[in-house]
Amino acid sequence: MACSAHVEKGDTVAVSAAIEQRNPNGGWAIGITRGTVLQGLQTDPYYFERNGLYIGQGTATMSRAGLFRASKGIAVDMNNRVFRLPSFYDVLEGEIFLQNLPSIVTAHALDPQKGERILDMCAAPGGKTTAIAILMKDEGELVALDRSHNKVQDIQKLAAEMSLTCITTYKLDVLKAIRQRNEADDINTNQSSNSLWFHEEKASSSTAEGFNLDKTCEDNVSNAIENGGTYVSKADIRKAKRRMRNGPGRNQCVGGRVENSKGFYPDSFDRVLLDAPCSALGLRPRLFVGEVTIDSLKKHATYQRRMFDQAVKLVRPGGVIVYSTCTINPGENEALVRYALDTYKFLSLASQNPRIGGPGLVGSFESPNGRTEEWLRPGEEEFVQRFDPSSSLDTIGFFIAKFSVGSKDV
Ligand SMILES: C[S@@+](CC[C@H](N)C(=O)[O-])C[C@H]1O[C@@H](n2cnc3c(N)ncnc32)[C@H](O)[C@@H]1O
Repeated sequence: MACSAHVEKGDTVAVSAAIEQRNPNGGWAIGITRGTVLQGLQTDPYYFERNGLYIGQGTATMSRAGLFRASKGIAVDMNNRVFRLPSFYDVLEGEIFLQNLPSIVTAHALDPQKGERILDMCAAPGGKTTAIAILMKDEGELVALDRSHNKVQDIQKLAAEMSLTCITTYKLDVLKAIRQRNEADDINTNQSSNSLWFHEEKASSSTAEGFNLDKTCEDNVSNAIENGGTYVSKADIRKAKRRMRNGPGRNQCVGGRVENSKGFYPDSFDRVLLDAPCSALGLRPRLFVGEVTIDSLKKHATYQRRMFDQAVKLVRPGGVIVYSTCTINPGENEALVRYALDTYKFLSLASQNPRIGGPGLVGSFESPNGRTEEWLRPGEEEFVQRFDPSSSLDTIGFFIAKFSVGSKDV
């Protein structure tokens, strides 16, 4: 962020977006300093592109000094925008949530169905979680995880704002997401998927204060089954438990309490979304960019593979995994798909609907240290969606792959 000297509250100011651009040494730099967009020389091929960074005029609502002191707030009330997009700030709160096109495509590619049990492994702030919940018609269970306590609260707030009740949030490091079955569990679960669910919930709500809702609910359900074998769906049980925990009409999210989870049993989700933390090289505009090195990119790729391994364990045979990133780095995208298909023979690429992005990259890449990174093989590229930020679609850079899960006995 930068601001010209002597700007005072009430001044009319010109606003420009700072976008990474090439510096004279051929590297990339943030093209703004002290309120001035760096235009460079007119002979520079990027000169006119930089002209377009002006986004409009507004009235400063704070002085320059105040602007750099404030940790949040509105600095400029825009009154003359180059882009005539209406502001959605505070408009129809809970009804509209703006998202990037590829994020919405990701939720659709997962193809969530009513009544299913779905896992969103890296869910905060909850953009895709809420899109998935809406596609499920808020029926079923959507487990949303993040390792950050505060970020889990962000998911809760968003879900509450949108009155979505099928979302259950937990703080969990997904690298530790597999819950080991112990003997007591085996006696109780009786191989039924309903029972399976009870025991995970029991684990995750063990921090809840007050009465033992798990016991009460479990009793109710087993009574219902014993007394005439009435079928009680998993969704009904979950709703009942949530109601007991929070009182009628209150979403778990409203209370803002973040529960830890002890993890989940293998094969216990119908669908899993892994919207992985990544190098975010597709994000534009990007004001502050940390250092990106070959090493840091490799670290992302390794981390993503470890997370993907967990996703494979948690999804049931016959289920679906969707993997997505907001980076254009093939090492985190096509190379992960190669790893997945080569490591888990029971996975296959599935077609996605809608299909808006372009094909993936086929081939391989030889790094300077002689290591070969394998990407897609011919025929696989049309199954994935690669969003190129420089294409006419004008989206952020993004990647989506969808896997069908076959029998794990193979
Ligand atoms: C790309 S963001 C997710 C965006 C989110 N899916 C959405 O659409 O709003 C990645 C998230 O992964 C979380 N994360 C990173 N490592 C994690 C881990 N080991 N376990 C759980 N969450 C993790 C980060 O805190 C971050 O919120």
